[in-house]
Amino acid sequence: MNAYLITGASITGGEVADLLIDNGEIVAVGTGLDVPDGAETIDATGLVALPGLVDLHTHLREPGREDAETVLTGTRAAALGGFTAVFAMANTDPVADTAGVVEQVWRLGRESGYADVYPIGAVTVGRKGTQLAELGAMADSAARVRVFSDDGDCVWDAALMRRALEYVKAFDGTIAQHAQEPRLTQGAQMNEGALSGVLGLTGWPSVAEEAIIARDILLNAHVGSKLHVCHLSTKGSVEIVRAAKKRGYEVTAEVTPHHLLLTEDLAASYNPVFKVNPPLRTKEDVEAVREGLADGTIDIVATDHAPHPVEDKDCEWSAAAFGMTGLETAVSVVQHAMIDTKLMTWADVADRMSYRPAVIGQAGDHGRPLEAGAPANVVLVDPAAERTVVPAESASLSRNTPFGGMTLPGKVVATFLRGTPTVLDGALSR
Ligand SMILES: NC(=O)N[C@@H](CC(=O)O)C(=O)O
Ligand SMILES: [Zn+2]
Ligand SMILES: [Zn+2]
Repeated sequence: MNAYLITGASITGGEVADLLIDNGEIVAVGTGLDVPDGAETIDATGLVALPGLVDLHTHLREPGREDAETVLTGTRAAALGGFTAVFAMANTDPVADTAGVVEQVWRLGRESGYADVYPIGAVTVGRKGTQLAELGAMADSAARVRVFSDDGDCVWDAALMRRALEYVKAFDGTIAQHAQEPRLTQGAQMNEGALSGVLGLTGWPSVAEEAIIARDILLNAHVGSKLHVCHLSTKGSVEIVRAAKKRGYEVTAEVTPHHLLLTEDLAASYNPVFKVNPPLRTKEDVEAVREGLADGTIDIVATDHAPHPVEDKDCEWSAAAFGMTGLETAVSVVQHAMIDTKLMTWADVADRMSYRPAVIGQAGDHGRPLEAGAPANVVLVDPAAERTVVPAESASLSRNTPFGGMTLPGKVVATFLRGTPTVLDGALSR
């Protein structure tokens, strides 16, 4: 394995130093380092070095929809986005609701070599919301599942949600909830408000998200387990989580890059690339989720990378699938929405996109500060670069990025997974 000397990088946005990587580990951080013969030097002047990013919410689509994404293509997109670990959602076909399926996804991840893949197990059999899946068997499997979610659908039955929260306590698991009260969102197509009325699209009201979040926080307080809220999107949700944390309730929450930047008016284009669950909300909501992420109410950024093939998006709005890709643009969108606006620093980005998601997901050796002795999961970002997003250039098999044509700041220059470069000079290294 090659040694790499990364020179002159700003470590997590702070001091400028060199980083020596050898044998899969960070050997030293500092200046005037003792460099082994044959080490390759990477000039990182002007670049920010961050711990490898961890995405707690990715859809890899394998098994079942390999036309949209595979573990290999999805982890390539992840590496290009600066991620060294991704959590793969369970809404595959077959659903990841057994030890067999989660082990298959886990093994495919090991074979990909581009990022570590942590399978998420379904909460209920077939994600149908009626009967608990074999959570214990998935936890005990080689995939060692610790996060469970019916994402794509809400575990709406309060009794079942309670039992799931109770069950995972035995192995310190977490239930990640897609907060959407189905009775309030039947046929919903976009955010409910004045605009949905004008456009004639059925509305998805904020209360459908907020009611489930409030209910689940209370349920979780009652049983003393671990609850994580997926893709929180409204001002009211931020206020509920903020108030809950203040009162000592255990809950963690995520926001997606798209909800940090985009608003519902994009639906006026009727371009299904902007159709997503939960829907794009208002400017007020965007401001609130930014504030919530900055003050720590929202713990992490997670992409909810949701690839869909052309035929599921190239149709009229109401027939199109919900979801947008996000792995390759996440850092740029976060820089644009949070750093260039001075709401957060790069150290905060390391916290929200690496340290904290690794803790919530129990992702072993990921999310460790860039220090001697840590595994060499490192990403180099050029904050001064600009890039125009070209959907056709995506490493993902799907093209449904909502950022196509946008010019965004920041570029991932290199990604190292346990000392091996997965990305160099902004391109896949192999
Ligand atoms: N976010 C989406 O709009 N879609 C996701 C499911 C989900 O995250 O709820 C998908 O699997 O396509
Ligand atoms: Zn979801
Ligand atoms: Zn999702």
